[in-house]
Amino acid sequence: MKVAWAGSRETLELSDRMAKLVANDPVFEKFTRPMLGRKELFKNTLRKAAHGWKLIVDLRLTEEEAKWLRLYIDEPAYTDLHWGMFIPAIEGQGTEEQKKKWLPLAQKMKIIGCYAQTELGHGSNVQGLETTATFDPQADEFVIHSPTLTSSKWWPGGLGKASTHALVYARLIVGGEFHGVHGFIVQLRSLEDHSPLPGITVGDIGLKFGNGAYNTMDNGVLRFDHVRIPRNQMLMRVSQVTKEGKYMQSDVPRQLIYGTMVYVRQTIVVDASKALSRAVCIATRYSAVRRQFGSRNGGPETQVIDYKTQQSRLFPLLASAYAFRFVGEWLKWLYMDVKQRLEANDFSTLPEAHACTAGLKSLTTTATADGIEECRKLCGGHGYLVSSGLPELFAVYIPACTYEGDNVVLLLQVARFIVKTVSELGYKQPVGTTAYMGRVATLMQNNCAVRTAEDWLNPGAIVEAFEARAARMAVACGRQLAKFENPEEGFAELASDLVEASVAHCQLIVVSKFIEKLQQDIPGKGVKQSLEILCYVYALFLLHKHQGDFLAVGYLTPKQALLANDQLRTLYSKVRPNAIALVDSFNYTDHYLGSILGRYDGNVYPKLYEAAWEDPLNDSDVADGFHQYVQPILKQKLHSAKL
Ligand SMILES: CCCCC/C=C/C(=O)SCCNC(=O)CCNC(=O)[C@H](O)C(C)(C)COP(=O)(O)OP(=O)(O)OC[C@H]1O[C@@H](n2cnc3c(N)ncnc32)[C@H](O)[C@@H]1OP(=O)(O)O
Ligand SMILES: Cc1cc2nc3c(=O)[nH]c(=O)nc-3n(C[C@H](O)[C@H](O)[C@H](O)COP(=O)(O)OP(=O)(O)OC[C@H]3O[C@@H](n4cnc5c(N)ncnc54)[C@H](O)[C@@H]3O)c2cc1C
Repeated sequence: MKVAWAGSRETLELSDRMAKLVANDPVFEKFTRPMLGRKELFKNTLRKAAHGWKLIVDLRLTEEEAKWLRLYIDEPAYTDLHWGMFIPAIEGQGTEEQKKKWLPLAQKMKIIGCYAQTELGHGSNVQGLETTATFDPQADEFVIHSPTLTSSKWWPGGLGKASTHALVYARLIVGGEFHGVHGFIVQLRSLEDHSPLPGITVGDIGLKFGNGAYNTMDNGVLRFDHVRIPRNQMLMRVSQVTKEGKYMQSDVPRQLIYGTMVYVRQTIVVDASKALSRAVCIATRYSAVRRQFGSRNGGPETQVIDYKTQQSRLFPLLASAYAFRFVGEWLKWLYMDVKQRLEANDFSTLPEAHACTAGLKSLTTTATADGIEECRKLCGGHGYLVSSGLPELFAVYIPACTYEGDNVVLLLQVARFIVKTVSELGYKQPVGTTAYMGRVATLMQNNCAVRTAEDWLNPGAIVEAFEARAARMAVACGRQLAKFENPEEGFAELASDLVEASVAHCQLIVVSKFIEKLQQDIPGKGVKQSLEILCYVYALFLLHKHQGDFLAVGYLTPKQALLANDQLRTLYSKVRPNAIALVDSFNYTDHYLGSILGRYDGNVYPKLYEAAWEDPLNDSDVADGFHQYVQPILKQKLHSAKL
């Protein structure tokens, strides 16, 4: 199962080597992180990033090894944005000449870059950005300017203190005409002493949610006062500005300017499976250690993992972690395919890639953020201790629902894609993830054939149920929209229904990709069978949770919905014997998990007890401040009769 989870034996071995390298290096210790003040915390992150880079250089790690190393260091840092957005943006939007100039500098870390798109006043509405880049043909330069307070760049990670350069998104003005938002490479700080260059005001935006957590990152604010950059620092793969001041659009669609977001959203889906599996690993191991009630004849109490309520909350999350892992794998393939096509000037699959990355980013991050919090509750009181690892994991993870596109805004993008597909059904055969809509007549007509709980153990029955629900919800939205004279007004009015239809479509993708995965050759005794059980758990859990949809569109009867739930209970019993093995298969070191509750050896209570004494409050028996603030109260003489 470890191989199935990792994707291949090679990846398992490579990631395992990197995990151990980090776990055995004292520089990467993270237990004390939540107790550090902001400055200390940030400096410590810089130290870890520098040590990580030294290892990459000294050990001549490959790009793949370096990625795993950074993952296991497990501390948000400026390097995430440098490698994760700045470099990919230049790769995707730069000309060959620009790539030749900037990529080697960035890859050798001679410069540090961030991705400065969002502003104080606008994040989701990229077309609404206010920063301007005005071309000055005399000087052959762009003048980058922040005309209003709300145009201040706000949020970019790595900007606040670390970056020397930024990829700045600004409205292009050539000859007094606006040409939409484009990307520009702008140097922010001196390469000698790191001080801000003339015309640049830059700093950190302040503390964020949670102790430690994402506060290791220097999310920044940035203003430009008529800062000049050479013309060749506008990324010019999509459109160009000539020396003479002519704006030219190439054959490449202008949406490619958003390409970096498509790339990062795809990586976020894979990361969702990592974050959720970490939380699930902690909650599952601890649920096997923790005992409450049910002692008979003085014997041990019941392991809480044996309670059906615990199983019905925990096992769907375990199944979701696997489901997201496999849909992430597929999405990576889809992205690579689109990338190759784009390089060959085939843009036909870009809308589908945009819809899939947007929708799956939204679906998986929402479920993961909710899932981590559920895992905290599954661990009872001890889950609230920072040493459980769950509070910090939650605090670091939840902005994923917002960054790289607010999750609702992204689902509305999926809705536009679905509505367009439905409206074209008469004359255009849908392909890819919307191919099922080509069978809309059948899906609208056929109802569920399930008669017994066992009938639900059938991939065909499950896929058809999810297809029928998604198709019927999409068609219902299409019919409602048709009643509006102005389509945009209709879209705004029906936005909530459209979001629900998008969720149905995205859930269908995850379920289908899990089922497709099971059609592949999966080696290892019992591995495929265990994955089949998890796949049914994932699908039937969703069906149970959203049974209102399935009933409302008239595909299921209440009896069939009840049978699905009966089957789900049986499946939980089948997951139980392998639950620990299924989380051990994630192959996480104790260092990466960072959780006393999730320790591999299960030695939870002695270690919790030990850790309590390491809290700074326990440095002395009598707390600092006692004599000043508590003792006077204890010693006071009160005269009031009442008191
Ligand atoms: C390493 C991880 C750390 C993460 C750190 C975080 C980093 C960040 O957060 S960076 C900032 C991320 N910001 C966002 O994600 C902003 C979200 N907003 C958008 O992506 C877009 O503006 C939009 C999707 C909301 C669209 O805005 P809208 O104004 O409605 O549409 P446009 O006129 O701009 O475009 C219409 C047209 O383009 C298609 N389209 C939109 N986005 C993409 C895309 N990424 N790729 C391909 N195509 C795209 C859209 O579907 C429309 O198509 P048609 O309907 O065919 O016209
Ligand atoms: C930790 C973190 C790191 C970040 N890193 C970066 C970075 O490196 N670089 C960068 O450029 N940016 C970064 N961002 C910014 C991030 O990309 C934006 O915050 C994000 O895109 C959301 O935009 P917003 O803040 O404008 O939200 P808003 O759009 O203001 O959202 C507020 C509310 O309005 C709703 N809403 C907005 N538009 C619509 C609509 N059309 N229909 C219905 N509802 C709507 C949303 O659903 C939400 O509920 C980061 C943000 C965070 C939190």
